Amino acid sequence: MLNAIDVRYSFGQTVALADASATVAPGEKVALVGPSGSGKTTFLYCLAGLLRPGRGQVLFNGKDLAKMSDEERSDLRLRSFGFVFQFAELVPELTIRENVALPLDLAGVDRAERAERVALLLDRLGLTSEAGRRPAQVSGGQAQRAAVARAIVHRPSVVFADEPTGSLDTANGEAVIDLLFGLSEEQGSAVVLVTHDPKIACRADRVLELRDGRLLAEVPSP
Ligand SMILES: Nc1ncnc2c1ncn2[C@@H]1O[C@H](COP(=O)(O)OP(=O)(O)OP(=O)(O)O)[C@@H](O)[C@H]1O
Repeated sequence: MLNAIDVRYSFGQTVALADASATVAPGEKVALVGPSGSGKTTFLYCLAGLLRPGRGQVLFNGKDLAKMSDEERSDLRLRSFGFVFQFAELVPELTIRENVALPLDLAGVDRAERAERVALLLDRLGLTSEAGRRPAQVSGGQAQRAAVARAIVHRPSVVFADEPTGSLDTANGEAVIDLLFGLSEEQGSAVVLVTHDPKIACRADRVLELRDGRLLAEVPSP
């Protein structure tokens, strides 16, 4: 489904990613690991079409992201991709419910279906009583659970997650990963996740390790 071929990305003179090739199959959970500065976020952003590789290609269902028009690429990000970042990055002016509904709003899903899907998901995430609050009025763990809900509510083909537990304690981090992996499995969404946590990496189907911008041989899953 997602296919990176010899992807290279530089920030000025710094080669952040060199000749990285990898595939992500539908429904697969792939962890990107490696030391700080090894290129994990750069690779994730190239795979998601948020950065345009200087060399190489990223194909989504056979189509080169770089050859799509801006409109096609934003449509893809809107409908087929979901994103979770280290800090929930919810819209501060919107309530938790409105934040979670945002991808459905933007995709033009009708109001009744939108309300039903959001309510079900918030219930599942234990956020029903926080639904009317703004992000500043909930805990970090609750905000991050809402961010997971927002990343997955539109049933994307792939969820890209950049250190989604990096700002949380162990218990909240585990809850967020349980939800992210559990919901993705149910929906058949693939997950590409950057993490420093070996316990989380172990739960992925595949682990890709980066060093100095290069992918090492794949680590077999236990
Ligand atoms: N905006 C930027 N401008 C210049 N250099 C950058 C920028 N972003 C990243 N880099 C450099 O690119 C390289 C890869 O960075 P990247 O953020 O992809 O690493 P990472 O493995 O995700 O690191 P971390 O685990 O610390 O988040 C590093 O050398 C970094 O300093």
